[in-house]
Amino acid sequence: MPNYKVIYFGVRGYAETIRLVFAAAGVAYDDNRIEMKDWMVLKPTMPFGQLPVLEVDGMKLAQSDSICRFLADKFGLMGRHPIEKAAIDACAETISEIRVIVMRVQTNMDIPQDVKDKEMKVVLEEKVPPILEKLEVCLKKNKSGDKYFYGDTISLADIHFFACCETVVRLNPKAFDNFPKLAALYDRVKNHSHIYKWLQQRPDTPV
Ligand SMILES: N[C@@H](CCC(=O)N[C@@H](CS)C(=O)NCC(=O)O)C(=O)O
Repeated sequence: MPNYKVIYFGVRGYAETIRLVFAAAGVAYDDNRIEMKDWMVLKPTMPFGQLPVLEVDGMKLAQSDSICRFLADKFGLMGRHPIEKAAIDACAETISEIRVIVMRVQTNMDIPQDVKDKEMKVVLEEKVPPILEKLEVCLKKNKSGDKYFYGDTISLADIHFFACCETVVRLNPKAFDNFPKLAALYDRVKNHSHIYKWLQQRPDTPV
């Protein structure tokens, strides 16, 4: 087994799906959380000057979605056939759209908090639901039942959904009120034995 190291800040942000993929697969890795004060020294040593980065036996890989696909493929969380893999990938990309719109507001340091709160309300009440709607339909269409997005076992799509919706649910506990299948999926992933274990031992990572 290679030596894996995930390098990121002490937040969930773009790295939590990666950490959850390791958790689901039960594969050990070094969860390297760096301090902001050390970042400017490290930045030039990273492939595209950003985090997260995954080190595999010292080789640095960048871009969170690409890292997730690489790991999910290796750990059997990317379906059984190329077509299933493509469908899981497309679903994960759609889920990333939620993360993008939420994080865009969350990380905007140029606006006062009250403006930020208003923008987040718009995101949560107007922009996230149409994406959830599409995902609920996707879940219902699964020929193997509506337990997971594709097939009858957990995949990257399900894990990414949980990771990207953690913030949404914290900020809006009613987020899944109109999406019962997604609500059930969220709990199913949360209670997956390996993921549950990770959530219990995870360092306090509020955002
Ligand atoms: N598309 C990239 C985005 C990564 C990104 O925006 N990283 C931010 C932290 S969330 C970063 O490294 N910021 C520090 C910097 O750019 O100097 C990915 O998905 O990995």
